[in-house]
Amino acid sequence: MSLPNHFELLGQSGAARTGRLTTPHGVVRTPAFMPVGTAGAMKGLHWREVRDAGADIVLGNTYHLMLRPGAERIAALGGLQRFTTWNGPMLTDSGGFQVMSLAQLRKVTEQAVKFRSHIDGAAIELSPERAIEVQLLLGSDIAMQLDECVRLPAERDDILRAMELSLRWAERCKRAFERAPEGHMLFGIVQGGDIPQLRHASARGLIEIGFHGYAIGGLAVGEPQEVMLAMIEEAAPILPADRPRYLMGVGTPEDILEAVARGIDMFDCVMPTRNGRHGVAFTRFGPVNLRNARHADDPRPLDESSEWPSTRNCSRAYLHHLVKSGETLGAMLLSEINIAYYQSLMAGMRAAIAQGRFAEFREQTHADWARGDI
Ligand SMILES: O=c1[nH]cnc2c(CCNCC3CCCCC3)c3[nH]c(NCc4cccs4)nc3cc12
Repeated sequence: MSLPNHFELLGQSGAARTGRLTTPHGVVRTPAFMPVGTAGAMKGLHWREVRDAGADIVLGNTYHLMLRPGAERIAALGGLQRFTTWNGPMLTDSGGFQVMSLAQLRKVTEQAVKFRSHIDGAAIELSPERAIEVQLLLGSDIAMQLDECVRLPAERDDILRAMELSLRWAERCKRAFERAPEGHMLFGIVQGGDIPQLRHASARGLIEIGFHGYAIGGLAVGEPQEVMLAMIEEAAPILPADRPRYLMGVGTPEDILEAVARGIDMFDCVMPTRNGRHGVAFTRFGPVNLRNARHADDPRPLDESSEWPSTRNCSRAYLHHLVKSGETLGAMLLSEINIAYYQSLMAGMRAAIAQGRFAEFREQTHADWARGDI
C-alpha cells in the first residue's frame, strides 16, 4: 500500500517545482533550504532570526544529540521542539553520515554501524532500528533512513556494496518506522555513487519499498559539480513526481539553483553558517570575503536592496573590523546574513516557478553572480 502523501505540488516551470510539505509542526514551502542546527542549536543565531530570515524547517543533528544529551533525555524533556524552543518543522538525519566523518574506530557491518563516541569513547552501535528509535525519541517531523554514503571517487564494487546495503537498511528502517505517530514522515536515500545504472537500481528499489519522500545522497562528497548534476538527472526523473526530493548536503547557491532546475525540492548545507564564521558573506552578486583589506574603508553595506536589515545596514568596513578582530558578533552577523541570503534565493525561486518564469530567474541570477561584487 502506498504511504500517505503530505506533499502538494503547486506549480512547475520546466523541471523546477514549487510545493508545500505539511508536517505535524507546520508547513514547509518548497524549494526549501533547511539550515543546519548543530548540537540542537544554530551556531551564532537565535531561532527567531532563523524564522525571520524565512526558514520554515531546520535540521536536528542526530549524531551529536544522541551522544549528548541523549535521545531518551530529550524525549523525557518533551522532544526536540520543546527542548530547543524551535516550534516549527524539524528534519533529523540518521546520524550515520557523521559517524563516518566524526567518530573514531567506526566499522560498518550488515547489522549496524559500530563506533566509539568522539566525546567519551563509549562503544556505540547504530543499527537501522536504533537510528529510527532515536529520531522518534527526538520527535522530528521527517526522519531519514540509515544509509552508507561512499566518498567519491570510489571503486564500482564499493559503490555497489554500499548501495545494496543501504537498500536493505531502508527496508529495516521502513519496518521500524511503522510505529511512528500520524503525520510523521520517513525519507529513503538514493545511493549509487557516480554510476547511472546503480542510481537507477537504488531509486527503483526505494520506490518498491515506498517512502513519504526521497533523498538523493552520496553526492557533494568530492565529485565535480557536473558529475553531481549528471547524477541528479539520472535519479530525479525516476523518483515519484508527487513526492518531495531532498538533495543532501548541498550546497553553494549555484549548486542549489542548478539542482532546483533539475527537479530538487529540499536542501541542507552547513555552508551559510560555516562560511559566516570564516568571514565570507553570500550576496546577490556572489561571495564577498570580508577578511580582505579592500573593505577596510568601505562605508557601503553588502547590498542596500536587501530586505535583511544587517545586509542593508552594516558597512563592509564594520564587518571587516569585526572579522579581523575576531569579534563573535562578526560570525553572528555573517551567519544571519548568509542564512537570510539563502532564504531569499529560495523565495525568489518559489515565486519564479509559481509564475512560470524560472528560466528567466535562473539566467538573471547567474548574470548577477557573474557581475560579482564591485
Ligand atoms: O548520502 C548521504 N547520506 C546521508 N547524509 C548525507 C550528507 C549529510 C547531510 N547533512 C546532514 C546534516 C545533519 C545535521 C548536522 C550537519 C549535517 C551529505 N552531505 C554531503 N555533502 C556535504 C558535506 C559535509 C561534510 C562532508 S561532505 N553529502 C552528503 C551525503 C549524504
